[in-house]
Amino acid sequence: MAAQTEKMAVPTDAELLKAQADLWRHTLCYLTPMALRCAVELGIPTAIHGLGGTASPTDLIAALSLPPSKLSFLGRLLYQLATAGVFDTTDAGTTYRLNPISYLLVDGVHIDGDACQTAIVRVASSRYYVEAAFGLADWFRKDFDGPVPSPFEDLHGATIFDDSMALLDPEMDKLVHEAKASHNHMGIGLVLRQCHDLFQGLESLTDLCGGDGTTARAIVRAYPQIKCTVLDLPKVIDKAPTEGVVKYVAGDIFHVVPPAQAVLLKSVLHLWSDEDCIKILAQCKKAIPPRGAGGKVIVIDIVLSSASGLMLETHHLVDMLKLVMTRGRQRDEKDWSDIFMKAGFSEYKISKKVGARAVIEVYP
Ligand SMILES: C[S@@+](CC[C@H](N)C(=O)[O-])C[C@H]1O[C@@H](n2cnc3c(N)ncnc32)[C@H](O)[C@@H]1O
Repeated sequence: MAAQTEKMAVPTDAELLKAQADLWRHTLCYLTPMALRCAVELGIPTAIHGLGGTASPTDLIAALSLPPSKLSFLGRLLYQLATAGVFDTTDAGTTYRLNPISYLLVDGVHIDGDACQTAIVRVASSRYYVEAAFGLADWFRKDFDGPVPSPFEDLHGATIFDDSMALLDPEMDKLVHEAKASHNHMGIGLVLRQCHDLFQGLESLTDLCGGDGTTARAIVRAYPQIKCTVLDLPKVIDKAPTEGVVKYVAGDIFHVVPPAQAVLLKSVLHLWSDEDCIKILAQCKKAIPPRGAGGKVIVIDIVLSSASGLMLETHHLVDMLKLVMTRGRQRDEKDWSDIFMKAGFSEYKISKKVGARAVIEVYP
């Protein structure tokens, strides 16, 4: 039976006024990342840190050698960022203080190593990313023969992390890898502190798409008995440190998964389509022993719908980023369950939520 269509009643004046203000906010909120990018490019968080953690716009004009004529403009930029939660402010904009968000934007900030996240801000607000999102409507209208490229791939003819990215713009490719490394770095220390049982008793582990080995080295520092192998693309492994603690293997996840008791897929599967994830997971299953011998795959990724409020908004913004940039996606629990079962696994458990991400243990 056809659903009954209910005509929406004309909004009340109060609703219209609120809707208009909400629409302004939704339309203009792209200016927040632009203001954030400006703050990073000017080095504002680092300057506030250098000034003892609190600074006035006048202090910053002097510290950053900006023209004094920009004082009131800088005050407005800082106030907007404080309103968005990036800085704390006192006395209605007289001074600005670093908070946990802006602390992560201080050059050289050290939390278990270099924790600075400015590369992520620069990449996500870069012209390449913004232009790809700008053409979304054109992309939706376009029909493609065969696999659908992401809006980024369609517009720029390059795939993120692929060699084509370096051909498009070597500086941008370098920045993407820096952003990935800072993302990688921030994740594992927290996982190690929050999930005590996850790596307990493991003898060997393969970190698939493990980049330059930051995660693997942190795991071995915490659990020296684990023999860790990192697999990534040759161009990434070629630049990995040769410290002798971790074994590095260059290869393609679709063809090789170095055998180990457990395989880690941290922030990897969201880059790939369901079909590709099933292929990758099936390769992982071949590389691990049965569950009785401790075999498992550890997936660290977002589980959609597992959050509310601002975290839910974050989850869906990250999903939009995946839509614009990659052929991958974020998944809800049912999506995860489907790909695990199709790849031949028998059971999984969501062991812990660590910030925006969840730790999922998947058993053969
Ligand atoms: C989003 S990063 C994830 C890195 C890391 N696991 C982390 O937690 O941040 C994706 C990684 O996958 C690697 N990669 C992409 N395609 C690959 C492939 N076909 N085979 C192996 N590694 C690949 C990239 O070089 C990059 O290091």
